[in-house]
Amino acid sequence: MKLRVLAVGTRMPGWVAEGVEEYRKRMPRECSLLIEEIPPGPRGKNADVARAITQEGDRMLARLDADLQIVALDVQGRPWSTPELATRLDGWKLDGRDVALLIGGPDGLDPRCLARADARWSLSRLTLPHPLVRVVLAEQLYRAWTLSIGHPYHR
Ligand SMILES: C[S@@+](CC[C@H](N)C(=O)[O-])C[C@H]1O[C@@H](n2cnc3c(N)ncnc32)[C@H](O)[C@@H]1O
Repeated sequence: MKLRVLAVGTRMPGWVAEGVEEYRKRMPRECSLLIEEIPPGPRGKNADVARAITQEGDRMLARLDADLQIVALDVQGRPWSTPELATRLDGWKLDGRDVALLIGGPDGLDPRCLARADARWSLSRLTLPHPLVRVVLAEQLYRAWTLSIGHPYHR
């Protein structure tokens, strides 16, 4: 099973790339974590934000194969505790399909991506910057895996 993080944004600052890599490399082969960057739509003076979100959505949807479990990272979603995430991780492993975890860009996820998701997960009631969401997500997936195997990292 692969955990595919589909995240809008390229050229992340070094601390983001290093933070994600720190946890990505700790994941086992049978539960590998992949980061797939989605180029952002054009923004700037006179840019049409709705159009940028639609372009990002088109790019994200093009990567969502039919045989996937899809989780949208969404402030308005359901909060999952780390033990709940570990239970879900066990369920995903049993199911065997790859899991896509969707992170929107500065203006959020395209509504079509939210509609495709099997679950919406809120990390907190705070709106977090999307680069930071990558790091928190990677750490929580690693933490959930350590919990599911009884590794002392989680205590
Ligand atoms: C800067 S936020 C976008 C804010 C936008 N107003 C919205 O409501 O989605 C960028 C992305 O980070 C993720 N995100 C930010 N805060 C989050 C949170 N507390 N829980 C889950 N995902 C979050 C979401 O995927 C969001 O699309």
